[in-house]
Amino acid sequence: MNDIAPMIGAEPTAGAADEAHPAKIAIRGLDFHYGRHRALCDVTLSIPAGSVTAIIGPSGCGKSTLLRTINRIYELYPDQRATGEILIDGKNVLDRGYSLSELRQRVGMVFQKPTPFASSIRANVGFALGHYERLSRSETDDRIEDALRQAALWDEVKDKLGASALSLSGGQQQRLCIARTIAVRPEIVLLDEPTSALDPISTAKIEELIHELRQRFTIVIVTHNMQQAARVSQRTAFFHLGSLVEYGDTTDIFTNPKAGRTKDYITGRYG
Ligand SMILES: Nc1ncnc2c1ncn2[C@@H]1O[C@H](COP(=O)(O)OP(=O)(O)OP(=O)(O)O)[C@@H](O)[C@H]1O
Repeated sequence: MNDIAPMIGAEPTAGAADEAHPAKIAIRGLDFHYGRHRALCDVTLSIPAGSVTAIIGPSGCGKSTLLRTINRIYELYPDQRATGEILIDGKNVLDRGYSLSELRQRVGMVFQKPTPFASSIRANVGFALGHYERLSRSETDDRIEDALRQAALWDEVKDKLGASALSLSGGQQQRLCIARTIAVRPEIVLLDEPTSALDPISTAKIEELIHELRQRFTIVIVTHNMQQAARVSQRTAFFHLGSLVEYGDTTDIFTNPKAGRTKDYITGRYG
């Protein structure tokens, strides 16, 4: 008790962890540069396990950059660099010694536009499984079915697993990409505006799916759609010009924002 007594009444750091929300991903002092352009500035943010965290903010504030940093995609580009720490279960994944292959297995990502491979539905979901595990044909089939069921797509495709993934609708393709991502059983799923290219019915299906998936995965979603953030997430982080401005329970952020910039953004004054 004595340990927490001095904190009572203190203003918590915007992105700090708290006892009610232990961190799955703890980001500390994160800076990101594209060449000389600083796109993330000293970001500290603790993302809890088993919940959905929404990243919101005006265009160019660094939302996608944050996701790209968590799974180190940026390393493919020589002029991009991150400093600071991203701890997943206490280990700094930005450390060069941290295996990229392990990171890719633990952290899956789904992009704005559905990106199925030009191959069959079955091959799309089974593709990455072979990289990480040695499975028999029947185990692979079970895992493919399991992933498609979790992605709420099984009933629509079970009779045509050999058909081209490109023959599916946009919404189905996006659920296929989610199935492909979760087939390797990641712990964290990053969603970068996953519904922005979809119609309202497909969007509703994906939102329902996100709600289901949060029982099993830690989910971080970037969205421009504030109603969506309010519907699907339990925690929301508001970014502006590369900095984390405010972070907290989604209900608080949307009903009682503390920072003027957050209030202006959610009431549509800019963005
Ligand atoms: N490849 C790049 N090279 C140089 N600058 C970049 C690159 N990608 C992004 N940026 C810059 O970094 C900043 C953050 O971009 P980012 O894409 O993360 O923002 P965002 O919040 O996701 O935007 P949006 O909502 O428009 O997708 C912006 O100023 C952007 O112009």
